[in-house]
Amino acid sequence: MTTTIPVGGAGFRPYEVVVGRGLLKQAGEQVAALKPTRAFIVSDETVAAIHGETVRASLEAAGLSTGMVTVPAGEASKSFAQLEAVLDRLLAEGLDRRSLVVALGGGVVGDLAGLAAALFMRGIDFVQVPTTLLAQVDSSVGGKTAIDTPRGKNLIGAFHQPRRVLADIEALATLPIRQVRSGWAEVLKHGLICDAAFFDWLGDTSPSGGAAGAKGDPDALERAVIRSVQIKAQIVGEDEKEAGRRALLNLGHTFGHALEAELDFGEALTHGEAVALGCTMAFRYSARQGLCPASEAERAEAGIRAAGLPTRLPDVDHAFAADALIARMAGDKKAEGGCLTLILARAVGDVFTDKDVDAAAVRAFLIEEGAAGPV
Ligand SMILES: NC(=O)c1ccc[n+]([C@@H]2O[C@H](COP(=O)([O-])OP(=O)(O)OC[C@H]3O[C@@H](n4cnc5c(N)ncnc54)[C@H](O)[C@@H]3O)[C@@H](O)[C@H]2O)c1
Ligand SMILES: O=C(O)C(=O)C[C@@H](O)[C@H](O)[C@H](O)COP(=O)(O)O
Ligand SMILES: [Zn+2]
Repeated sequence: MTTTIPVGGAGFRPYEVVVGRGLLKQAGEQVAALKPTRAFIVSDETVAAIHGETVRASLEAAGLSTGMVTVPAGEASKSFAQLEAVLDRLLAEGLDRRSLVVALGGGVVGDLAGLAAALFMRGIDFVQVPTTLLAQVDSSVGGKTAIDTPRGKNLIGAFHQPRRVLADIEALATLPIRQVRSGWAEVLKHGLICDAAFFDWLGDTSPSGGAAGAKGDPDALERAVIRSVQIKAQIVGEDEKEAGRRALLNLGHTFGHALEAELDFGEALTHGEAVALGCTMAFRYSARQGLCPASEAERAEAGIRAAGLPTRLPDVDHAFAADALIARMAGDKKAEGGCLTLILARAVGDVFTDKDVDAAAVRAFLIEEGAAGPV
């Protein structure tokens, strides 16, 4: 059985996110329905070795001309160098404007392949086939594509919506548990943004609760993917280009992206772990500023920590400096006219955008949290 969630709004062509089991094997018929001249797979080396042949065989069985280019697994592949390598391969393969890119992998592959598709001959179609939980619940939906630079996260990119998203729950069976938890962080984030009951269900360890999802239980994962995609689809449909409400999806990311950049986008912290920590920081900062009850910040932290995710700076083996983090946060894409923008909380399930954040207060907060710097 599959669940289909429509994504649509002003200014972009609507598409469907299909969630179910065995979808990798059906990729061929799903992609063939879009009638491309070719369907070229972009993947990473790890995913290609596990799932590449299944998807390639499915595309060929549907009569599609295909091929595959791979990049090394990991965040470092969201780079100018790998973008150039992928684009060069698409050119060398003779793809045309009606060719289609199949992004097979996690958020790294989705963001990189999506940007390559946005740039190739000024934009060709792509289909997201997300194989991490994070990519199924978040990065494959909504059309944000990007690479990183040493100056910051996702600073070079484009909005380019996929034509379809195929989220195969069975693909998650091979995912290392750290990556399951990492994706779970973005699931928890969706609850924190606008669905307190969902957030509580995610932490519920009873047989009808969702907590088993953080340990890889496929039924709980499927429900979590469906609800997450519904939440994200609704917000993206209202505000594709992040002129307003979409910024809420960035809860935890101003802190989180700063931490990732300070760690050179290395293995010390995955994106999801950074988001988990960033969400608890956003809630604690909100409580510190009197915007949200301390009990709500504790509720958010308890739910995140119960899933085995980091919630405090000392959980990360790195000496962060408050000023360095502030400088990173000031370079965030949401910052306007030199003012920090943060997504802050009134309660679990109720967050808002503050475009005029007091940098001195954030600096003092970071030092309270354990970052280095004179008070
Ligand atoms: N565009 C967006 O809206 C958006 C949203 C959230 C995150 N992101 C981006 O997504 C990236 C993180 O994505 P991610 O967490 O998926 O990381 P990732 O793509 O690096 O995947 C994590 C690891 O899991 C491996 N892997 C993937 N699928 C597997 C499978 N089925 N079995 C075994 N191993 C598998 C990968 O090879 C990799 O080593 C970050 O760059 C983040 O900025 C983008
Ligand atoms: O889709 C969005 O909008 C998000 O903010 C989702 C985030 O989880 C994701 O990490 C996104 O890539 C961050 O966007 P950015 O604009 O802060 O780079
Ligand atoms: Zn994210």
